[in-house]
Amino acid sequence: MRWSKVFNTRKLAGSPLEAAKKIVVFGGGSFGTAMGCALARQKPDLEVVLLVRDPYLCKDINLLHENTRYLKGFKMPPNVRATTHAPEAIVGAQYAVHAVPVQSSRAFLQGIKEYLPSSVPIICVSKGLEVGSGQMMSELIPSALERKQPAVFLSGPSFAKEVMQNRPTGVVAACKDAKLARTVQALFASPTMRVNTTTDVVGVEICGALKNVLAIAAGIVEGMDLGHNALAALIAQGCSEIRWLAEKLGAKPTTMSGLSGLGDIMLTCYGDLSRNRSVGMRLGRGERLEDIIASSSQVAEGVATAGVVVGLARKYRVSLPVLTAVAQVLDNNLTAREAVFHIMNLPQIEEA
Ligand SMILES: NC(=O)C1=CN([C@@H]2O[C@H](COP(=O)(O)OP(=O)(O)OC[C@H]3O[C@@H](n4cnc5c(N)ncnc54)[C@H](O)[C@@H]3O)[C@@H](O)[C@H]2O)C=CC1
Ligand SMILES: O=C(CO)COP(=O)(O)O
Repeated sequence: MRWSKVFNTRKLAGSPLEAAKKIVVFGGGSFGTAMGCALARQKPDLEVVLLVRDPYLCKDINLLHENTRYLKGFKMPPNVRATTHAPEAIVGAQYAVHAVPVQSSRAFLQGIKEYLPSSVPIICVSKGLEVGSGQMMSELIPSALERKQPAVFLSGPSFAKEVMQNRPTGVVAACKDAKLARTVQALFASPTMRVNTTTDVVGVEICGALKNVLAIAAGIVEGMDLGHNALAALIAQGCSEIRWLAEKLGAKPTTMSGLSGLGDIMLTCYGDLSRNRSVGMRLGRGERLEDIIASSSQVAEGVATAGVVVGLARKYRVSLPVLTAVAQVLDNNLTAREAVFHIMNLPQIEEA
């Protein structure tokens, strides 16, 4: 029995986890912490170092073994520690997990590039598009570091809290270099974490970025209490829009129906733990975006990505009514109610 119709016959020469001694995690937020702990649980003598900004949080992690700001109440394995000092965090690390929000990633990477050897693979878990450049993380990383750096993009339906609780989770590791993707697969794979591989970096990245925008739309429909029919129709339309744009960018159809596509769309659009969905729900109930952002301590990447999608729709001449309506609601150009009315009254279509 296997999960795929293809056999993965290529084996790695050694075990990357056995060979690894130290892994640095950029960003001690909820997902960086959860993925760092997932690695640390696998190998008690692996050193996992979270590079954080806040000295108080750093102290809590080291003294209490708990991320008191982002994952309160969860004990971290003893082999996870934190530091605010980049050179000390990075020195000797064989891999770097990048979990800094997309809009802060360029400045962050520019700040640490002198300490990060160009041979250390970055395993990027951040999902979104950079405002201004419109870049995906696979473009932003070499652009910020001003050099080539091996990088793998790990995405899929994976709420930080459930990873922290060691609940079964499936993700996909995307890299043009199939061997490096398999290395990351072997690093994270465990009895509670399945990791597929793919070389479709663009597909995985665009699905991961756009599902956040769609989750805001799903939240708006929930917040307005429009019903199950409306929610299902909206998500199906959103899936088509993501497919239309992803196809233009050269993504593979298998990616869209896989973990980073449909899998993450379902999780984020229906799951109560989604920050993007919860931003949408509050907008749908009539709250102002400024108030929602001011009262949340965690990033909802879809808010910034929505504006970038409008530019992409224009650039690739593809009509994305649901995804671009989210940007208009966020920009206060449309109320949620007007957006729904507008979308429902677009011309009737033949499915494509
Ligand atoms: N939380 C989740 O369930 C998942 C999150 N992701 C993605 O992971 C990325 C990070 O998300 P979370 O950890 O959830 O965010 P978070 O809001 O919980 O934490 C963000 C972390 O980044 C740090 N940070 C922000 N700006 C920084 C800067 N300029 N320099 C250094 N550190 C900075 C913050 O201090 C914080 O520690 C996002 O792109 C998100 O979409 C992906 C899968 C699941
Ligand atoms: O990407 C995620 C789960 O895969 C997390 O989604 P939110 O950022 O909306 O919480």
